[in-house]
Amino acid sequence: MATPDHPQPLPVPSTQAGREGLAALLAHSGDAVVALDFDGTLADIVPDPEQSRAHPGAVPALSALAPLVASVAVVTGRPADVAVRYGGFAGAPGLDHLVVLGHYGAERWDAATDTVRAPAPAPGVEAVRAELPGLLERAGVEGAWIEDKGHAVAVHTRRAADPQAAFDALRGPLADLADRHGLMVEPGRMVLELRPPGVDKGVALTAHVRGIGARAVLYAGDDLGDLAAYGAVDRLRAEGVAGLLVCSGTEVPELAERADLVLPGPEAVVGLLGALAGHLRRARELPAG
Ligand SMILES: O=P(O)(O)OC[C@H]1O[C@H](O[C@H]2O[C@H](CO)[C@@H](O)[C@H](O)[C@H]2O)[C@H](O)[C@@H](O)[C@@H]1O
Repeated sequence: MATPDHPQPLPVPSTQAGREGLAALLAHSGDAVVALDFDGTLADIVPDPEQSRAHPGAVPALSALAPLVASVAVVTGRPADVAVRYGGFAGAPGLDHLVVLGHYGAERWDAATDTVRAPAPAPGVEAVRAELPGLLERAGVEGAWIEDKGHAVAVHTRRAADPQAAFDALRGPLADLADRHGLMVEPGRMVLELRPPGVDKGVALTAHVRGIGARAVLYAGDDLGDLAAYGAVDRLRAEGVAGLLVCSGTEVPELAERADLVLPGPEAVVGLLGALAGHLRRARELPAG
């Protein structure tokens, strides 16, 4: 059992860059950013996106870690206020400087002010919202479900009889629809999202890490939308910022293959956060020398 004197052991990354990233994070924690995706990383995947909630250990682990690093950020495709609500982040002790970068970085929520900074709505979203029900009816895909995200619209196929077949059947028509209205399609785990282009998790993470002047960054994700953040960490490494890429689960091989550390899912991600907090706290309490 983990105790303050004997924290949970840290997993060993499978790559040299990842081992260096973890070592730098531990050595320079006061200059480190820990950034995590929400669905599939801090929250288990569930059939109904409205029922998604952070793993019960997520807020306690984040609260323990946040005071020991420069910044903890959640980088998500969700609207920022939805991630804050489903995560239970507002007012959590220790999370008074948490940042949630929502809509792939187009929005930003700051715990310090409990406010969201959001862009003006993209005109194409309104047109897509109006045309989508007719398109789904004509496509004859049973079980596809529309999630209206305000600044974007997502079509989920997880609850269709054959989720992958429904996803494949809708991909082309949704790409055409997005194209006609100046939007892009963001594919994910049984979801096709039509959203404004111009920002992604990589752009958002890079700006956050540079804004803080961090020397190390850990990024954890589970889905295709996290590839941009992985690319950003690769580029930051080339600039001298140490990086650790964590993948939650193996459902998306494109991500798992690029990770330095693959964990089975949100429970293990929360375990990693708790273990990091335990090791950092213990290092601070030990006498120097
Ligand atoms: O960037 P994320 O925080 O991972 O958000 C990406 C999308 O997550 C949500 O969908 C996913 O989770 C659902 C709930 O577990 C699941 O039912 C769905 O199949 C997954 O794709 C969310 O609904 C989307 O809006 C996000 O873009």
